Amino acid sequence: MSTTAKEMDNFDDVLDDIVREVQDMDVVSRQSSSQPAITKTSLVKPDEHVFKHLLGTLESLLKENEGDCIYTIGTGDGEPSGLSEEDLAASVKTLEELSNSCDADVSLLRTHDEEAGKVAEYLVRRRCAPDQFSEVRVAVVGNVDAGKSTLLGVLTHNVLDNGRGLSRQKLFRHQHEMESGRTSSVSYNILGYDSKGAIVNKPGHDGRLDWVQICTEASKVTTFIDLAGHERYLKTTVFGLTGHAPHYTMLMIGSNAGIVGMTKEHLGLSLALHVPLYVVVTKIDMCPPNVLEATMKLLQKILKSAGCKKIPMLINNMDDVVVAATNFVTTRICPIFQVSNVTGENLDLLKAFINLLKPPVLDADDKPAEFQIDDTFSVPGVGTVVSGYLRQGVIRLNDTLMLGPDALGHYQATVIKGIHRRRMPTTEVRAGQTSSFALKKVKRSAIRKGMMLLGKDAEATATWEFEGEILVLHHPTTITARYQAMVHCGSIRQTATIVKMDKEHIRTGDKAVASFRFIRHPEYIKVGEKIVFREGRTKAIGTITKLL
Ligand SMILES: Nc1nc2c(ncn2[C@@H]2O[C@H](COP(=O)(O)OP(=O)(O)OP(=O)(O)O)[C@@H](O)[C@H]2O)c(=O)[nH]1
Repeated sequence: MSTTAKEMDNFDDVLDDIVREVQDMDVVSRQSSSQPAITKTSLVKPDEHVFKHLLGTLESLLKENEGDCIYTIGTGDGEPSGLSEEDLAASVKTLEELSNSCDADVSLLRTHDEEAGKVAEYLVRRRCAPDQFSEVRVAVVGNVDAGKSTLLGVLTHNVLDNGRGLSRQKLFRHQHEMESGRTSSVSYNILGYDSKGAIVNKPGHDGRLDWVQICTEASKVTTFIDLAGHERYLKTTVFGLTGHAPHYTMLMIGSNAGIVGMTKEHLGLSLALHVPLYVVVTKIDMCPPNVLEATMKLLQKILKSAGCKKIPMLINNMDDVVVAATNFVTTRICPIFQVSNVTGENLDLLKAFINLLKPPVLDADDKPAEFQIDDTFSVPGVGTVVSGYLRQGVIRLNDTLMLGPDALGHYQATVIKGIHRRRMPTTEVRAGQTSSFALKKVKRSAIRKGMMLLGKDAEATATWEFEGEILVLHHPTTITARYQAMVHCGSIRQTATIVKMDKEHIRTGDKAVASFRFIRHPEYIKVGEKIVFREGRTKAIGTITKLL
């Protein structure tokens, strides 16, 4: 992330724009979430006709937002906002009745005073069948010791840390991680929220979490994909960001250490891959005020720089949480939390924010199924199991799908004989969800990461060579034709050679159009997909523009 003096000057140019955008945000959030109300008093004592109309609007709002929306009480077109305490209480009662009729629950997010009285915002969320929870995936990145594993332990186990690694102990999977305190592999942690916005994680006496219990009770499950912080494990981090299709990135920074090591690298990668980002600054309990201030200043400077073009937003209260969460996907805003895992300061704001994060609405259920495999397992008594991400379509139990491409570019038919979502058995997976499938009559050795399961209407292609536009983020010398490096694309991970380039050589910061050829087998790729090209410390990112 280059933050040269010249780029810094640009801040001032965009600053006005940023300030205006932030000021408008509050208004926009209220307008967009207040659509169903006809007037501000419609909910106070609605007759049958008005009630029906309100019900219809709430139904469609829930449908558009996949069962999860924010409803504002006390605003209406052309009237000064605000209701008396009495009218507000009556309106809330109506909202509860309306929500109940939609099989949803309400929970208060915030109230504030306006010109004519009180305005309140409520989260309305559908109750859902045990295996129908919605899914939000958050990639967790940051330098070693930023407190990633600790925060995840604290969030998912509802405990505080002692500053000496107590809460991260709950998460480690490998012996060497226990010993070194460093996360080496991608690990998953889940945090479930019910239809009232309450956390449903209930660790047992041994501290373990029962994922089936969480998924059964939750309406929304947030999966944190904990990516390793150490440079040695950058390959894992890249794979996590490209292969696990995260909806958001949570960048963690230890306030005392500041923006060090891999922080900028991780920030650059998530920006390059267009994953919306929020930042959690930890350890504020042990950080001298002047050091914290310096970290915050530098962080905001980097986020606003020409390379990032973000609008940093410090989250200090529930108002900020609601504004940030409702504007997060569509604007350039980057919420920043300052927390302590030891005292628990501001963790309530972070939990409330995570509760409001939504997966983007994909609307891709009716397309041919496209499932990308990111891992394979042999499960005793079950056979070969694959896990991955359903990019589009719907896959049901007993569906016949095409598995491939193999080394020759061929696909073979296989039948789905079992489905799990977050370890919970189910019968159907929809676009945007991750899951695992037990496959009929396929050997685990015949499957590699990056292979696809395709619906019968999908075009089962296999590509050896493709053209892409690339940007070199970092390279010690120059890249020329015949250069070889690892290409990451979704969960594909394979060495490719640059066959041709429109420039003789490129270095850090250069862009080029290059054609690549996989060296071992053809892959299923599509135009428009993002790639990361990596070899040691060399990194380039790009987009596939043509299949050759
Ligand atoms: N005082 C204080 N200590 C913290 C806080 N958060 C984490 N720690 C401590 O910081 C140390 C490092 O935390 P980890 O969670 O292991 O850091 P990490 O980012 O997961 O590191 P890797 O897994 O190696 O990438 C541990 O000893 C934690 O107890 C905090 O908010 N306050």
